[in-house]
Amino acid sequence: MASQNRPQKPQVGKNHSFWQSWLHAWNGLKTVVIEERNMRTHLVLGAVALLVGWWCDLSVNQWLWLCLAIFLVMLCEINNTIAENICDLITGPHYHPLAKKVKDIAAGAVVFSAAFAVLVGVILFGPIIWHWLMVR
Ligand SMILES: Nc1ncnc2c1ncn2[C@@H]1O[C@H](COP(=O)(O)OP(=O)(O)OP(=O)(O)O)[C@@H](O)[C@H]1O
Repeated sequence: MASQNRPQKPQVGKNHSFWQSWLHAWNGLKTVVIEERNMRTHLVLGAVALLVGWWCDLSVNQWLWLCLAIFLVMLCEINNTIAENICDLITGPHYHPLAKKVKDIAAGAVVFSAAFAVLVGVILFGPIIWHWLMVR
């Protein structure tokens, strides 16, 4: 019983099982969603794009492009969060030109992937929505 009252030692070593690795990875994803407003925005926009895709009855290939675009934006946002946290860990509250460089480049990657997503959205949905507007 005494061992139950002992405070848990924070883990710094390797994971002992696949389940433990998965749990930490899941916690990491939850952290990005909870802490990053931009990630929540990407999630909402991604869900809207999926709904519009369903409404437009996309082909398998079109679904693949749409999913690629959504996943790329989220992947870049996750990497952006990693870069921000590593910079904050190293610099603390202090300004450092390299931290600025890293954070700005990581943010640039998000914008780049978002531009790809917009392009995919225009190519996939543009003609369908245009046709829908014309026949009404
Ligand atoms: N330690 C630092 N040294 C230099 N510049 C910094 C530092 N911390 C932040 N910045 C600058 O402030 C910007 C915002 O940094 P912050 O870590 O607050 O990101 P954020 O507001 O979460 O950004 P995003 O909207 O990309 O998620 C960075 O892109 C960078 O230009």
